Amino acid sequence: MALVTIHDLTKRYGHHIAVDNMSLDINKGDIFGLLGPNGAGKSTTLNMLCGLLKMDRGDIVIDGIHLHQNPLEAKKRLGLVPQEIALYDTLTARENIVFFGKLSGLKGHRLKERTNEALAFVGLTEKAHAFPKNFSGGMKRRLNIACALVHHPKIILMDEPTVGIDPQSRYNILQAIKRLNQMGSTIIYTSHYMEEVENLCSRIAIMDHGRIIASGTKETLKKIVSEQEKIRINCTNLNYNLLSDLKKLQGIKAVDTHDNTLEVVAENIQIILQDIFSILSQHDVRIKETQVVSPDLETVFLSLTGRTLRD
Ligand SMILES: Nc1ncnc2c1ncn2[C@@H]1O[C@H](COP(=O)(O)OP(=O)(O)OP(=O)(O)O)[C@@H](O)[C@H]1O
Repeated sequence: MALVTIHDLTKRYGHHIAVDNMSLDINKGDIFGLLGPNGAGKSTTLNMLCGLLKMDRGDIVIDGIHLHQNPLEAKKRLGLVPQEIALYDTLTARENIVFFGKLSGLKGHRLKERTNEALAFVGLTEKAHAFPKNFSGGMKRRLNIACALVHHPKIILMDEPTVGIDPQSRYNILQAIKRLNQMGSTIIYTSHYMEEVENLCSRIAIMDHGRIIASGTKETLKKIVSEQEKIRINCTNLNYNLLSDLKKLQGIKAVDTHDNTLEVVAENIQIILQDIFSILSQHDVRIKETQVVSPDLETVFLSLTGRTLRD
């Protein structure tokens, strides 16, 4: 049985539909990745899951409890690491964790024990009495994670927890997530970093314009594009007419650009490679580097939407 069930979830901001009739099951023990570009609706979904934002329609069931029927009981099972760091600068690291622990109903000896444990888990024991305003971005993020897990929630929601931090902190956070999962927590993790989701998550849902466009294990998702290949061409002088000419080639599944890179997905790239190069030459494009890439989640997204995740 699923630990979290989302059924027909919908959220509008005025006329804009941010989450559109979304249904998902998340199983106990999953590190579940919600992957999508900026604006896909990931944060809106997480905020509705933890009751911070009211849904317009749908149902969320957490560990057998309907969120709208018994929000307090449902929320006890959740810990949220929000996208924006949420800490009190006037409280020390320890006091911040204690504050969030109390909000979750912890007190006395248990609160003290859990606070020490949370500090140790994120490697901040030495900084317990320091103020977060003096912390690096990565340390603040780790402290935010400690605040979210002090009450030992069954489910931890993480909204892009590695955005804007240095590689070492990023590595530490990803390792901490794996350890949390091994210790029994189910994780729901949003990101627009394809590699991160591919390496970390046991199951993935790809989101675009508020809808789930594909979901499953990374192996299942890659099967969608198993007959396809992607070529990445680093070049100069990319232009709109070039893209539209490439899209007319038979066998082309998707074409997109970012920075000075052109990405083309096709059924059998070897057969149409010559045609691609000749179109590039007609448009005076100078090729610097060409690489055939095996299908990844980016290819899946590109193939399903015609756009790259970076859009
Ligand atoms: N408070 C709001 N008022 C109006 N529109 C909003 C509001 N919050 C989000 N949106 C819009 O809803 C859509 C989904 O936003 P959301 O933040 O959920 O996306 P996201 O996938 O989390 O993207 P990001 O990675 O940029 O946070 C976007 O088009 C966004 O502009």
